[in-house]
Amino acid sequence: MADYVVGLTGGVASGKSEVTRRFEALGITVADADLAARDAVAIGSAGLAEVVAAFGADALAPDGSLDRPAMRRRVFADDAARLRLEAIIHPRVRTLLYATCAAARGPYAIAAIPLLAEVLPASAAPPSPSPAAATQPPPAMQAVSGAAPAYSFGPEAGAVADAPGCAPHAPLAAATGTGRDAYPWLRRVLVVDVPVAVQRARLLARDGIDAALADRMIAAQATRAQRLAIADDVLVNDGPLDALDAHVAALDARYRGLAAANG
Ligand SMILES: CC(C)(COP(=O)(O)OP(=O)(O)OC[C@H]1O[C@@H](n2cnc3c(N)ncnc32)[C@H](O)[C@@H]1O)[C@@H](O)C(=O)NCCC(=O)NCCS
Ligand SMILES: Nc1ncnc2c1ncn2[C@@H]1O[C@H](COP(=O)(O)OP(=O)(O)OP(=O)(O)O)[C@@H](O)[C@H]1O
Repeated sequence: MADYVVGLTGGVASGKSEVTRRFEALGITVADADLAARDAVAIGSAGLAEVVAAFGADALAPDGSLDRPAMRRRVFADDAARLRLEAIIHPRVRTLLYATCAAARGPYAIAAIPLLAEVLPASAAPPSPSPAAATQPPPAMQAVSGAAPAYSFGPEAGAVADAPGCAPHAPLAAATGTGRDAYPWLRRVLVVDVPVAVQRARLLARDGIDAALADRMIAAQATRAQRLAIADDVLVNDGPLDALDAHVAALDARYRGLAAANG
């Protein structure tokens, strides 16, 4: 196991992939939940068979793969369908992410998890043995530069090591519950943060979907405030893309130091 794993989250189209690509370029292993979610329903998988059992054969494209655009339209128009799909995919994603981080070499690893701040309604949530997220301390942000920093860092290494909810070697079996609770092995959370209007514009431009679907996707996710509430570090990604390299380099240096001190 990479001894130090940072969870990275952010709203849809906030720029998580742009950020993780830059960490990867610095030699850091990134376990990506969106990719794991694809693996979980690959052709021939038990996950895809469960999806067909739950949603019918018209969930499939002509080549037998999951019809992703159709499923996107379907689950973001129907909360019950979305929860049903998540119930099939999320446990598999957690297992795949843990395996990737367990195999990672390097000073630390990143697990990119879009829904890390999402907490299911109690009626839909599996039982959770750990109140970790509820007892997380507030993030106590500390700006590192300027009046409007592009990123801010949380507490220093000593304070981080013993923070409630940081249990890097907790058994995978303990990983139930939802949201941050489901990932007790994350040592720290980095939030990629942008205003909703920026998110929406990027989502429309990248995916070519209609505005109503974009709005439903954003509405189905945690709010910006809910994400910031679980953040140890925040990278504000509302500037130009070429500003990201320096921000990621600063965070990478920070995480290498924290991993060396706390690994
Ligand atoms: C609905 C699906 C088939 C659409 O696939 P598509 O290729 O169009 O989108 P992709 O998987 O690349 O997701 C794009 C983004 O949508 C958002 N998103 C995806 N699923 C969800 C969800 N259940 N709730 C809220 N937002 C979501 C995330 O920000 C994600 O990064 C797919 O997103 C899916 O299987 N979702 C359920 C699994 C899931 O929750 N994945 C998110 C990470 S575990
Ligand atoms: N700082 C930026 N300036 C301009 N465009 C950006 C910036 N950051 C990201 N983008 C663009 O916005 C779009 C969304 O970014 P990206 O795909 O990285 O988001 P994401 O959070 O990974 O999305 P998803 O939630 O769908 O997985 C992409 O087209 C990306 O190139």
